Amino acid sequence: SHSLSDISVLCSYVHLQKLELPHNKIQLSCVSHMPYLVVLDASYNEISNFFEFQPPKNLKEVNFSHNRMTKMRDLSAYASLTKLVLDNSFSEISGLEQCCRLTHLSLAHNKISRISGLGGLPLTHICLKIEGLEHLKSLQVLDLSQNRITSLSGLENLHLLGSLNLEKNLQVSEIQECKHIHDLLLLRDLSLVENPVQEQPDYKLAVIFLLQHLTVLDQEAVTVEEKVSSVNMYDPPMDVVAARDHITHLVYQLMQPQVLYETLPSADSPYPMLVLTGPRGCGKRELTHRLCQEFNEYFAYISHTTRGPYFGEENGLDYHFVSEEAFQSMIHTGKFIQTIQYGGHSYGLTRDAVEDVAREGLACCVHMELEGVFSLKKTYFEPRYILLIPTQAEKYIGHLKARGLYTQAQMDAAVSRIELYANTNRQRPGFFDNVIPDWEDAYKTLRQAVKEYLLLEEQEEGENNNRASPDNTSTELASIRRREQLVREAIVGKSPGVYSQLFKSDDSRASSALSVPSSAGAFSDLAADQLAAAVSPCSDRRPGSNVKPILPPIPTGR
Ligand SMILES: Nc1ncnc2c1ncn2[C@@H]1O[C@H](COP(=O)(O)OP(=O)(O)OP(=O)(O)O)[C@@H](O)[C@H]1O
Repeated sequence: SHSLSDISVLCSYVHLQKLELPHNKIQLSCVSHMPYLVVLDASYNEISNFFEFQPPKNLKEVNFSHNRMTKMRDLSAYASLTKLVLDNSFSEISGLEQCCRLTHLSLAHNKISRISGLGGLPLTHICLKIEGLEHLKSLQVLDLSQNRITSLSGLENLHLLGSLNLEKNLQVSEIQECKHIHDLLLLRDLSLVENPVQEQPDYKLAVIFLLQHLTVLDQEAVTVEEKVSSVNMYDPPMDVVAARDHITHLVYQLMQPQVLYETLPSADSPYPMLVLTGPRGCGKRELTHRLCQEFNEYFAYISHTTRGPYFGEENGLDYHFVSEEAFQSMIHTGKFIQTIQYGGHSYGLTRDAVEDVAREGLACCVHMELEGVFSLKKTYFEPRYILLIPTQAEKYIGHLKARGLYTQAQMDAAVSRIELYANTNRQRPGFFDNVIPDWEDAYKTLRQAVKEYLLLEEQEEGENNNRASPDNTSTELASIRRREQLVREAIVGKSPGVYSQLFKSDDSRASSALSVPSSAGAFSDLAADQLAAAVSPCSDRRPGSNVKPILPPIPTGR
């Protein structure tokens, strides 16, 4: 950096192997006298003639960046080159065909419109414009900074690419461009600094989400928190969706004047519910209604929706059909326990609707999508969850078509969610209390499971019930009878405290989700003394009697 212009004195240094003269104003004719030169750095000079010296036999690395070169020439005589930095004003790249050892080529800051003759080179690092790169399959580092790149198309097949520099292109403006490099699984380092795309809302999280293997973005390490936030923003897991739904309704509810519900129990005295879940159109709606009709002394159903009624559906019977505005206003006034958006409509279960059913001395029976189940599991309700899952895709699709209610997209969406349900069942033992595959005979199986829940089998079969086996001693039989009687009283006796025992979760439930219906014994597992306490006149289990606040008390001084 001494603004040298005459270096002819070096002509006598014939054994020089390394010449570094950046930031001067030199010409390079003296290099012709250096046959052993290996490294030449002549960057930031004002050289306009390109490789106009006798080729040193072993010249490997040449840096000509930031000179005044505009035109390439044939470099066959420089076949030993391995690294060549040509960040200049070239518009066309050619003449490198014979540089068969060239692995690093930098062509940033150029105005290149055409590249030819690179196909046969062993390049692993390159910096240039995108066109013509498709065949450079061994590229690992690509520096395309300060060009005029508008699209990343053309990079799709560079599967070994680990680093991509697109700084200061001023043209890349769409996050969607990242889809062209989405499949480059080795890409770890991407720089889009000073591109308009950085102005897009949530740019960083969006890019991190699209390119989840990135470790460095715009020269900054991608943190674990950013990775988690990006997934939570663009593809939140069910747990996160449910937690958000739950928080929303809890906060809105807490903002309202608090209502002491007459019958709904509290956090330590959960209210019984039966929830049928499964992908859309698996028949859970019809099954729910059939159950509520047959077991009308036990169950009632009610949910809200913003979708219009199907043919034959009645307001207040099939759903409470409400407008989107009314639904939103109900959310904001803390009415809901849980809600979901599904197929462009909103669905939700309100506290008042459950309270209405509870006041009748009945248990709620609802059907819902998996998101609803996750959300409900965050509340203090403790339903029995029954999963209805189609096992044969063709049959299921045929069934959806036969309904005539759904568009192709809706059917595809429903089919694609079968796996979601199956996975949840596989990966979370005990998440569902029963699993009923397919809908043929589903009602029979469901009815059987519900009867077992309600102990109706015993009522019908009298002495022959399977729990009171001939082997039981008279004391055991008396105990079983007493417990069963207590449960029956609890169900029909409008005694909400007892609801806490009915359907109460216990460890035995965990195993049943793994197999097709097997909930026999759910009631028999209840401890007699628990039940006795629940219905005993002197045990004060009425709602509100020992209600604990949902949130812990705020310590003094805060
Ligand atoms: N409160 C709720 N929370 C979560 N999901 C719900 C709720 N109410 C209804 N759903 C579910 O929303 C989906 C769409 O309901 P809709 O009544 O439009 O369904 P459908 O097309 O008749 O299908 P299905 O026969 O499975 O109910 C169904 O899977 C239904 O179970």
